[in-house]
Amino acid sequence: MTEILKVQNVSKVFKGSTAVNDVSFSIKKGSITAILGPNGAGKTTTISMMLGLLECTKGTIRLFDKPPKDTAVKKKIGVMLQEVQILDGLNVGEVIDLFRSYYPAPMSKEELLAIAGLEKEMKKRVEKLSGGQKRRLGFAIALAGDPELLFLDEPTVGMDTTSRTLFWNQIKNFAKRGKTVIFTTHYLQEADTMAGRIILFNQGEIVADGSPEEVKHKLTKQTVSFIAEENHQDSMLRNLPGATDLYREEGRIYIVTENTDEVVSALYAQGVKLQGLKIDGGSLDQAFEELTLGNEKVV
Ligand SMILES: Nc1ncnc2c1ncn2[C@@H]1O[C@H](COP(=O)(O)OP(=O)(O)OP(=O)(O)O)[C@@H](O)[C@H]1O
Repeated sequence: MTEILKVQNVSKVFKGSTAVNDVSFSIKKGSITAILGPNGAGKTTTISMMLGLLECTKGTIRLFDKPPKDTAVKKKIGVMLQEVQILDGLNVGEVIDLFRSYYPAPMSKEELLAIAGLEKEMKKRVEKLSGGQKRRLGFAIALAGDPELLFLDEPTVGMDTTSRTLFWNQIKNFAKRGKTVIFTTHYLQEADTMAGRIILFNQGEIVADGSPEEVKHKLTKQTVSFIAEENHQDSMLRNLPGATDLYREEGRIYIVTENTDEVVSALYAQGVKLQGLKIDGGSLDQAFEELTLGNEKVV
């Protein structure tokens, strides 16, 4: 698949303090990527550099093989940033028309209103929209030029559950047309279900990069547990293939592992009676927690 965005050894230093430190990654056409990380991790700074809103202190960024500020690039990207100041005094339909007029092959007004779920608000003045409706108008503006690549910085903040579901369904439809999406979010569930790839930032560096499953695997402990019997030998269990640690809690034995299948097979092979067998994979929340507590570099 074609790589439409390349970030190579990029750093950003603000007055002696490093916000982004030697970050490299590429984005493939048609992919949905979530950029995650705690507050201050460097996500917005990285996106701002990708958009040409901030200069890199070091490194290079290429979108469609061109620098971010190239006019050809601007025609191919759509952006929904965290803070949207949308032209008060105009109504929703007028704002959409205005943004459509900037592009050579815009989406139709009707389509944009439908995608953003703003058909009923078409004649409403922008300053009278609710916070969630303003976000949805921001989404329509980002899509106005029918972009190849869409950047969304915490897009669903302020949206209610229904709007959020509608929003992500639209993103799925958009991606099905071969379009590329990069988004940041603090709602980890969104990243888990929507993104094919997660790039996890911490303290200005990429600390994990892979599918949601891979990131969870790398950062969280998985366990195989069963009801403890006195005659189970801890040392035998601890040395089973695949086991990395063992502990007992509330009458259960927990075997920590990176490969739950391997441990279960080994338990059967040893003839261990597996009463109340439970397998727990890590969650993205857990991964995030471990990351922010430990700050361990895993890539
Ligand atoms: N214009 C600026 N001048 C100085 N420091 C800045 C500037 N913009 C960002 N920073 C600093 O760079 C670091 C990374 O900030 P950034 O906004 O990229 O984080 P983030 O991951 O997007 O956080 P959040 O989840 O809170 O949006 C922070 O320490 C921040 O204080």
